[in-house]
Order: sequence, then C-alpha cells, then structure tokens
Amino acid sequence: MVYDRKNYQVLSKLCNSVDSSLSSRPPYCAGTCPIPPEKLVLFYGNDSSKVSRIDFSSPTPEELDSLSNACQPASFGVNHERVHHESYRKAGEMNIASFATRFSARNAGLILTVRQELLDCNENRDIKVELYKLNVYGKDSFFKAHKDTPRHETMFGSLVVIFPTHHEGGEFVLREGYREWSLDFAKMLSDSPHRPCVGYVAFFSDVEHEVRQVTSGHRVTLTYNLYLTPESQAPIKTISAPAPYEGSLAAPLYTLLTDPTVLPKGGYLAFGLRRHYPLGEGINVTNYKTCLTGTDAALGRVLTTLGVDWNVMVFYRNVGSYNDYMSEEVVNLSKEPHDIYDFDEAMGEAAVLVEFASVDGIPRVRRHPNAETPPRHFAKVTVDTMTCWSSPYVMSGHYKAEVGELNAEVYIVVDLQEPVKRVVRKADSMEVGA
Ligand SMILES: O=C(O)CCC(=O)C(=O)O
Ligand SMILES: [Fe+2]
Repeated sequence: MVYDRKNYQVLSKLCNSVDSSLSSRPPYCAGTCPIPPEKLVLFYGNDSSKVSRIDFSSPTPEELDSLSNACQPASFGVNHERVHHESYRKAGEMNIASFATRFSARNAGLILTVRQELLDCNENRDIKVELYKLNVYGKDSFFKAHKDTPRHETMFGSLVVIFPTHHEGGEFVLREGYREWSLDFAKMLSDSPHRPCVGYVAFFSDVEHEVRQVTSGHRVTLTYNLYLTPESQAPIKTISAPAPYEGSLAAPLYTLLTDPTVLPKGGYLAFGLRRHYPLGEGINVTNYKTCLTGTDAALGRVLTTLGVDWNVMVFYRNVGSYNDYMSEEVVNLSKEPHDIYDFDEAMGEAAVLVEFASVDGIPRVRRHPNAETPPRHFAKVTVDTMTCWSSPYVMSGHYKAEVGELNAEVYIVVDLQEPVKRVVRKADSMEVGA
C-alpha cells in the first residue's frame, strides 16, 4: 500500500465532517415549560410546629425573604465531603426533608424531554429522577464553575428547574472543551409565551457549569439527579423520526464506510465516545452498547441504520513498548505476575492484537511485517474519547522487567470487511448525493 497524500487529505476532511456533525450537539437541553398554577405552591418548615406556604406564581418579596431565611448556607462536594465556602458558592439550600412541592418534573413532561433531547433515546428507555434539593439565590449569590458529583454509577446528569420568581442576573453557564453556552433564565421566563411556566436545564454530569451572580430579586431552583434504570439499558433501535443532525451525520459516514481506500484490507474503524461512562478494571465495555447516551447513542443508531456491525471496545496502544490491542474488557495486569515475553496471554482472551493505522490503512509504525496472519488494522475517525482509564503494570522476565502504564481508551468500533465484501445501506434521513 503506497501512501497517497491527496487521498489522505480527502479522507481527513471526511473524518472532520463526521467529527463536526457529532460536535454540533450541545451537551444539555433547556427551555421553559407551561405549568398549571397550583403546581407552583410549595410548603416548607424545619420543624412540624410551623409550616409555611409560598406560591411561586405571585410571591411577595417578604415571602421570598422568609423562604431564603429558612435555608442553610449551601455546601458543595470536595473529595467526598460537603464543605461551605462563600468565595466559591453563596446561596441558600434546603434539603428534601424540609419542603414539599406540588411540582413534579415527570408530570410536567420534563423527563420525556430529557429522554428525547439529552439522551437521544428510544421510547423504551426510562429514566429515574430523584429530587435532590432546593436552592435560593438572593442578591449577590452565585455558584462558581464546577461539575456535579455523581451519586451512583448509573447517574448520568442533573436537571435544574427554575421557578418564575423575579430576578436579574444568575445566568446558567455550561462549558465543554472550548465551547460555552450562557442561559439567561430571568429573560427566558419573562419572555415566555406560557404563563405560568418554569425554566429547566438538564445536562450530563461531566459538563462544567456555573451560576453567575444574581444582581437583584430571588432565583429559586429545584435540583434533580438523573439515573439510567436497568430498563433504560435497552438495545439502541432506529427511531421513526431521527433528529435532523442524524441525517447530516449519516451522509459523511456512508461516504466513509463505502470508500474503498478506507482500510483497504478491512479492519476496525473507531469513533471516540463523547460522554464519560464509569470505567474500572474487569468491566466489559460491550455492555455500554445498550446504555450509550446523547451523541454516542445517535452515532450507534446511525450505524445500525447503515446496517454495519459495531460494538463498544477498549483500545490499548503500545502495550509492552510495541503491541496494540483491542479488547472487550478493561484489562487488569496487576492481579498476578506475567511474563514480559507473553503479552498476548497477559492481555487475556477478550483481547486481540491489532495494528494501529491511519484511516487509509497505512500502519503508523510497521511492526508485524513477518507475522503469519498480520493483525487487522485499527484506525480512529474521531480521535478523542472521554472514557479512558489508566493503570500501572509490572511484567517480569528472566533477564529484565518492564514497568508501564496501560491506557484503556474506549471507542465505538465498526468492524469493516475488505471493500468488495462491504455492505452498507443508505439511510432514509440521509442527503447523499442530493
Ligand atoms: O441552582 C442552580 O441553578 C444550579 C445548582 C447547581 O449547579 C448544583 O447544585 O450543583
Ligand atoms: Fe451543579
């Protein structure tokens, strides 16, 4: 195979358009939603001798001050501990034992919205939602940039509901990589055609967010933890109405998968996961195939629509200084001593030797020229994966020992046959050649 620079550039452009169509989805969904007025009533109190009531559709400043005074100073998590620090977070907090709200995120339709707009899920996937706390941000309150601490391995995100109380400032800012989104709920609520209404924002746990300083009034929020349930971990199916961006994803993917210069000898084509999934030694990552979320779920769905064989796999580069492996499992080499000359055995049965190559099938380093059956190529279409894990290993041998780090990178991997044997279907949503 001869290196063809021009063709490589064409393929890189195609990979970039897959990448940018995956990146076009923000990692949150937000808006306002109409709500019956009686659902805006909240009861609160720290002991049973005095219970107060507030109606968020028309609260007086005094009622909001009383609610604020009944709160504790808000804490935040640092190294599994709750701490208070006004330079980092200034707000009031009430835990769920001290209030009762008539508002229900599920009845308001927000869980359906999260499922469709954030998770990009099928109708058969449900979400567990758990009310976590109430917060009151008075004048000068804020919460600096942070990520929420997942409370369980199935927790994938948070939902914040903003009541329609008068306030200015307090914009909700989300950040991922070099991108930033600022949501001004004070404005969204006052401009909303729905009266009454609440604001909402749901986002993945690995997304950094902050609440800018409130300059007047009271900003009152409910925060919910969002979990995947076992029932929600159902196989990804194609859905009847794919989102518009799935069409723009299907087109460059189809062109890439049917291009005979892509992995001309066949091999594995990898796409980095956009979300962070819990990882640990011994975990079989093929199980993630049924619980992908957001753009990862959308990519899986488009690949299924195109009729190609795909799974979730771990990629290991430069194991033992030179071998590359693909595995179903996160390997643990620290359990028992291994012989430095037998990495294949140490990596276990779930691992196969692969040769890291570029998309046009040129090996990055030629390592197995004399092998009887040369390893299949493994090439990355999108480079970054948010789900990775690294663990140290020690391999011993008669003459030397080797100490290294196993870097597990998790990818969505398409098993591509050689070009003459490839079968790729066109998707209905696709604008190929149009
Ligand atoms: O109250 C809000 O708007 C967000 C609060 C938040 O980010 C948190 O409690 O972790
Ligand atoms: Fe947060």
